Amino acid sequence: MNSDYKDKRIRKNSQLSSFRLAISGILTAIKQERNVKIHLVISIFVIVLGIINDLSKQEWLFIAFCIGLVISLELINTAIERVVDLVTDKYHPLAKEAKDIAAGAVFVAAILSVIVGGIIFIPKIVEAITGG
Ligand SMILES: Nc1ncnc2c1ncn2[C@@H]1O[C@H](COP(=O)(O)OP(=O)(O)OP(=O)(O)O)[C@@H](O)[C@H]1O
Repeated sequence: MNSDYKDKRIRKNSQLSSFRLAISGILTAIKQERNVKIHLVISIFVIVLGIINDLSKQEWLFIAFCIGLVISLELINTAIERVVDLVTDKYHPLAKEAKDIAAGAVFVAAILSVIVGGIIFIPKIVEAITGG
């Protein structure tokens, strides 16, 4: 890494707090990554569904944890994709493994979220339909 880049980075960091840089990173991912947008839309939908169904505090904790976990892992997945693309634009088995494993992490969290969402919402939906 050349020193010119380091100088620029130090200057930038003094202008923007790390908090603002993190927000900027999240906004970049939202703008550029379709999957991040999809996760956000699903999260908003689940939050609205939770409000309509008047979830308990405990249920909200599980939902909040799942939403945070999926979005965080999607951001890390995006970062890993960027680093891999920075390192090579050629086909490399390790590049494939890195991207696929990072995508696998998001998939595991998404499956967990579907299970948690199902446990919380399916009985409520069944109850609403059957009127029980
Ligand atoms: N340099 C590479 N070498 C080998 N395989 C690669 C490389 N880059 C990408 N791939 C393979 O292609 C798949 C898609 O990668 P790509 O970066 O094009 O899309 P993506 O950004 O991971 O997709 P999405 O954003 O929709 O999750 C990866 O999961 C990986 O299997």
